[in-house]
Amino acid sequence: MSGTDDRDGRDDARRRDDGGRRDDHGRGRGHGDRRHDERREEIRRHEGRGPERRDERGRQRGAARAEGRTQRSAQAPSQRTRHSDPARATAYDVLRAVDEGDSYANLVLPPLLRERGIEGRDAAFATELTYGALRLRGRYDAVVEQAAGRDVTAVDPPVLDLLRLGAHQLLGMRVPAHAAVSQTVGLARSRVGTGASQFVNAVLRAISRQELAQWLELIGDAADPAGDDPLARLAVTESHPAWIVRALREALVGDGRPADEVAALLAADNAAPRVALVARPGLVTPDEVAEQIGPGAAPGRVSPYAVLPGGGDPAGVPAVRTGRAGVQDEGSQLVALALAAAPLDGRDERWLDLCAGPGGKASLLAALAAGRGARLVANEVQPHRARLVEQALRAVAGSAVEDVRTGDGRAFGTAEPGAYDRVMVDAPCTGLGALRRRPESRWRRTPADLAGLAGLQRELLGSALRTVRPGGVVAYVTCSPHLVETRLVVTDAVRAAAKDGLDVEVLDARAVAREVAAGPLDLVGDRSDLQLWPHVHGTDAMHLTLLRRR
Ligand SMILES: C[S@@+](CC[C@H](N)C(=O)[O-])C[C@H]1O[C@@H](n2cnc3c(N)ncnc32)[C@H](O)[C@@H]1O
Repeated sequence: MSGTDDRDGRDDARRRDDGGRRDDHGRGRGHGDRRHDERREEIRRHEGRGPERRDERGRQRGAARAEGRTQRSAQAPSQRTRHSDPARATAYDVLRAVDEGDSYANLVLPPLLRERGIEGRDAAFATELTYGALRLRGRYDAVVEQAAGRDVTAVDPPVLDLLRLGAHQLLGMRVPAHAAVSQTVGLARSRVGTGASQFVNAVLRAISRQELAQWLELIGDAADPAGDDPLARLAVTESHPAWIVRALREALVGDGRPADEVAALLAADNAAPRVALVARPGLVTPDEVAEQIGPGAAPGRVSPYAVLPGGGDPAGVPAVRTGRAGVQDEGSQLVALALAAAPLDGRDERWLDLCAGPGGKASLLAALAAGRGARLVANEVQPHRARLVEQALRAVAGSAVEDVRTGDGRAFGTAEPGAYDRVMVDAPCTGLGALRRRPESRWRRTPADLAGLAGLQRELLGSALRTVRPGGVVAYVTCSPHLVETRLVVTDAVRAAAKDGLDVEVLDARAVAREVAAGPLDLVGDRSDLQLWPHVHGTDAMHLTLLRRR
């Protein structure tokens, strides 16, 4: 169950609120709302403390208090919240790991929850808090700037993370204001010291005075004062870097969709993705998986092998534990199914997954290959990811898996020319189509990443076009809709192949996808490549081009 709906938020907050009533926040309630200029003054004072002003226990002390200028809390220090609840503390620790250690939240959070024994609703609360604060960082930073009256670059990173967590509780999770503020201030006090916690208190109280809609108008107007730059407004209100907003809009238009769909796409990136399972064909049926899950399970909308569990921990499903089923986005399932269904001329025995780690598509391909008496070679450049491929393939019949290799996919074209009938190139990419899944990635990626990745993508696709035999099929797949990584790479690689004497035709990937999909696919225009979209299909924004050697 999620901690995001109204009831959960309230219950959660009530359970956590015990210590909060004794916090600094209580002082504010007793005196009514402070006036705007008083709040600004309070913020100014609290933020102006330098690191040299620390008390004997090493905690930051405010200049104001050190100089006896500030009001004292009505509560004795011993009565204020110094400890914080484990869910919020864990969210904070993950945000710090993401900021300081370049860590990935989805890798850091689950083990931390396990280690700290945080389960059920508390785990759901911590997860929503962590991922929401990371995804909506751009929005909340703009809110903090308005509320604090200064640039976020002037705020210490740990303090800023606390403000993002508080802002998400207030504006994104409907946690009651008193709980959101007091618990975040308690966390601040224990992690960054009393002085900074007073700044956190003042800014969060300011944020709590307005609704999300009002804040969105305010930060939108600040980003687009003349009212003539809707993309700048969207970038800040929907919390995406401006270059990504532009690229996504171009990709939508390139796919024949209206430019103004970008707002819905950005909003979809900000929502937690729906978990989908794949029932690997020949190993388990979708009905069997649904039965193991129980009430709440539903069939997929895009892939005929998909089951939507509708809650719960997928790792607990017996078929997932044994590898007969797995967690896999429906778009990923569909592109693998399309490669297996693409029309080829002649033999259909030897398949290759050139970039297989961690093995999601490889295990679906291998299961399909097993049903036809074909065999799969799965290749991955990173040894630890190649081990994950082996693990993902554990349930598939050994006869369907020829080999799991660790190597550079770019070598296949020269090492094994014309050796495969079907080749999957699920290329390393910016992941701009899976931003909802990787909450911090939009802030890490830069336009400079594109050049290096596109070069690698061209080489991998070039290698695939050589290692597939004439008459065989290559699927070029990215989980990015960026035109530089999709259409331009395909155009360049096909042109380069032609220069080397390879004759390559583009197949109608949409027609193949329509044949294998679970239901009608909402596609517009008449392009032959397939682009899925989170706001339309509920999948990651997967791209698929199907190419056949003549
Ligand atoms: C998008 S992921 C593949 C996801 C995988 N197909 C799945 O469905 O689970 C791209 C993979 O390509 C791998 N990779 C990067 N450069 C490579 C190269 N030169 N040769 C082979 N694999 C490479 C990355 O390590 C990464 O595991």
